[in-house]
Amino acid sequence: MTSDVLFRLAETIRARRAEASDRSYTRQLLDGGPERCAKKLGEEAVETVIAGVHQSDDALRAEAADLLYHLLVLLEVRGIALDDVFAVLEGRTAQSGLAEKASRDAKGEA
Ligand SMILES: N=c1c2ncn([C@@H]3O[C@H](COP(=O)(O)OP(=O)(O)OP(=O)(O)O)[C@@H](O)[C@H]3O)c2ncn1[C@@H]1O[C@H](COP(=O)(O)O)[C@@H](O)[C@H]1O
Repeated sequence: MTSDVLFRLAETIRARRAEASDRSYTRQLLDGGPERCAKKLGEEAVETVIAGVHQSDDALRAEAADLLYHLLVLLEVRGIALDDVFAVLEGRTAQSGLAEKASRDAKGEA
């Protein structure tokens, strides 16, 4: 169910490209380009961090949902398929988090 919801939401977000901007918040975000979408994602990330430390479980769930929505909007505006992100995650499952970190450090990645 979990990734199914994400894929359906990603499809809805893509379909909103054809929607009138006065009827769709998603379309308004997409019209703002990567900068606007990334700014909203950053705001939602901060709100999620605050909820994670200081707020209730329900608040954290709600902020996490906002964060996922805004991540999907940013991926859409950049033309990156959710499938490709899952493929990156899937590729990491063969190694431990520490091994994955070591390979990034060796490549000089963040
Ligand atoms: N899942 C979401 C979703 N999660 C969060 N949000 C919106 O993200 C915003 C969260 O940002 P804030 O808390 O800063 O709220 P805000 O002050 O209203 O936002 P801004 O005016 O600053 O942009 C809110 O406006 C939420 O309504 C979402 N908006 C839409 N969706 C999904 O996207 C679909 C398409 O939405 P529309 O494009 O509006 O039809 C909907 O059916 C939903 O399924």
